[in-house]
Amino acid sequence: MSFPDKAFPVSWDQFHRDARALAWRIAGLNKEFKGIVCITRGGLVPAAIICRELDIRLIETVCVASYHDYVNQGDMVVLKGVAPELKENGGEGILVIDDLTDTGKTAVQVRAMLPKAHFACVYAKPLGVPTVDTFVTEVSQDTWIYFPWDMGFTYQEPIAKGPR
Ligand SMILES: O=P(O)(O)OC[C@H]1O[C@H](OP(=O)(O)OP(=O)(O)O)[C@H](O)[C@@H]1O
Ligand code: HPA
Ligand SMILES: [Mg+2]
Repeated sequence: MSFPDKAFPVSWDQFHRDARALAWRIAGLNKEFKGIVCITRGGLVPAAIICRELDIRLIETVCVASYHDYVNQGDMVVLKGVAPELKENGGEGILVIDDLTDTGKTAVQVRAMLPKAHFACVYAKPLGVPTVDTFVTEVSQDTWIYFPWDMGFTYQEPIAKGPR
């Protein structure tokens, strides 16, 4: 896969607002969630915001590492699964949080562990949309999302100068 043409940079402020918007959507489901499972590492940040908004205090991680050469996703390895008590009844009543779903591979892998959990992420690309239950903003497949924790300030070429 070639590097996506378009860039979608997200500031901390925007990420906080979008994660809050996700919390509002989840609250609107009127479902009682007994705990959150966040998909590390990207899911840790929205999970911190969402657990505060929804007053959820049982937080678990599922640690998945995909070996990337930046955009190309290699094999996925589960470094840490989910505690057995959260897997009861297929993860019913569990909210799974990630920052985004792109190809959907990560969500599919975690869904196999928690088939009845509710999957939510802040951003989604079209291939990933069917793999999650709730998200806030869809961006095109040829867009790369730049998260604030990966960023520093650099000079930006004018759009008119063409793709990076
Ligand atoms: O839908 P997919 O194509 O599977 O991609 C989405 C996943 O990719 C990113 O995680 P990454 O594997 O880069 O690791 P990180 O969360 O540790 O940064 C992102 O945080 C999602 O978890
Ligand atoms: O668009 C993206 N941005 C950051 N990390 C990612 N991992 C998969 N897709 C993306
Ligand atoms: Mg991730």
